[in-house]
Amino acid sequence: MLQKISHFMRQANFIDGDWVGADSGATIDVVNPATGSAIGTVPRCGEAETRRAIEAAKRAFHSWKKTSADHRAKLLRKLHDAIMDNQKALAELLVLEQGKSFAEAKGEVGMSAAYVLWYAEEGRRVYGDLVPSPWADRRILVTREPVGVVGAVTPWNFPSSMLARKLGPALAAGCTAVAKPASQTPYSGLAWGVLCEEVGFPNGVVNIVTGSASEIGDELCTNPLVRKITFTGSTEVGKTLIRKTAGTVKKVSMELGGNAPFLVFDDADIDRAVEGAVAAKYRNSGQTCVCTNRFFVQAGIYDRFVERLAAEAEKLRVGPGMDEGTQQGPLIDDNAVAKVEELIGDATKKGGKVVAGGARHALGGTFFQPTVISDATPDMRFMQEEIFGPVAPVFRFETEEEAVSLANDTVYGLACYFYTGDLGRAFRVMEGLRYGLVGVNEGIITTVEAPFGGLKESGLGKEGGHQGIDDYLDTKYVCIGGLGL
Ligand SMILES: NC(=O)c1ccc[n+]([C@@H]2O[C@H](COP(=O)([O-])OP(=O)(O)OC[C@H]3O[C@@H](n4cnc5c(N)ncnc54)[C@H](O)[C@@H]3O)[C@@H](O)[C@H]2O)c1
Ligand SMILES: O=C[C@H](O)CS(=O)(=O)O
Repeated sequence: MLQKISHFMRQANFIDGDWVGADSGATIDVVNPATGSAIGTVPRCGEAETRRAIEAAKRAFHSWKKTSADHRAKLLRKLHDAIMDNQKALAELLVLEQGKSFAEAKGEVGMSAAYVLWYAEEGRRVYGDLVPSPWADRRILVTREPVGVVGAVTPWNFPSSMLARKLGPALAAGCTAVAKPASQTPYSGLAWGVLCEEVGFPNGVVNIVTGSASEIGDELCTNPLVRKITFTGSTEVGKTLIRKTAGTVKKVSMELGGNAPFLVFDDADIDRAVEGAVAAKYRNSGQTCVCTNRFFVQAGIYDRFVERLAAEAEKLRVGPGMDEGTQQGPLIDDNAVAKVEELIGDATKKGGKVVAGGARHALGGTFFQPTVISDATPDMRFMQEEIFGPVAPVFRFETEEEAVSLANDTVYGLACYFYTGDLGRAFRVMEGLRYGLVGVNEGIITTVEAPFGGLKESGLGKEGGHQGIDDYLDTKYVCIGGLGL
């Protein structure tokens, strides 16, 4: 049945099948980034509530892990259908708390459903092995079993699909979960509690808690009942969580920060490169982990590319996410705007030229003009710092070797893109770039069928693809004797 946004906007936490407040009664305000006005509150839960959620997940795990993969797949397919039936309301809720355009929000909700459907089926293909035994009287089995209770922590920029990428494989594998959404965008996460409850997941299988990130995070990372932490967010916080899980040797999956290079060679199709550049830079107003952070353009095509990119950036429609035709919503908060302004200031001090945008938008608040900066140089902060905003610094290069070296000169290794018409160059560059995701003549490459995840300080593990369920499974070797064979 179609529901309205109010049906999903829960100002409570979902623990063991109940909707509850914080023990203290404390709450956190949730703000609409397009207007700065409060849209509601959520409980400010902490250690005690999180412990109860973990204990509920542990209780539920004992029976959930014994369900068949087919049974779990049936429930996940119902969840997929419920998400798609309510795509409009869920997208409206996402726009309200995160600010992105309605079109992008609908796309994110659709991607969330796609992850659920993908893992509904992947869960039925968790095969083991019957290994040829070296002993005539024994048989060797290798089985794969759900790891147990999973702690999931997600970011504000994709509050629905980042949770889907975790709950989908976790539930399909037979795990149970305690999820903490970002405080800026809690409602899209809590909506998963509404959906799972209505679809019929048993109490305790999915728990959603909001509140003190450090208190909730510490309990998730140190409670021995939690056997895996899956995190999407900044590299800095990811490192903190890895350190805190060491005490109980938990499995960890880390989807962390990025610093994506976008290389354009002289032999590229410039129309295709500009189209890909706009998509890879300005999606979610530049607030995605795979957004281009550094454009490297070969000297022969540099001026034309800069001119074309600037013209396209200036055409982008900036406005509130629900307004017809909006392509660029607000940045998430004032800190994000201040960071963007700092980086632009650093660049212009070092010789960069603002050729499009460069300032706060006339709409005020946290709206910012889509920006292009030419004459970028490696001494600028863009080179090493994730912008996470609608700013496109364009660096010039002469040779292929120089471009690959510049592109790899970062601690990050999540996504990269390059445009060329030369097949040999495509293979040389693809093999030379140290990144987990590579777009060749494409600027948008994320899909549920492919493994998403970074190298180096961009993370550990993969989400999506057939690989994405592996991190929720333990492998068990069984040697069977006494069979009288
Ligand atoms: N690799 C990916 O798939 C991916 C996807 C989206 C975002 N990101 C990255 O996330 C960052 C932006 O998101 P963000 O600002 O929400 O990141 P963040 O690291 O500040 O927060 C992410 C989540 O961690 C929580 N958190 C913060 N401190 C914590 C602590 N001490 N213990 C436990 N939890 C804690 C936050 O409340 C939030 O829920 C960017 O760096 C972006 O590149 C990566
Ligand atoms: O911000 C990071 C997300 O993973 C982006 S995507 O929608 O998965 O490409």
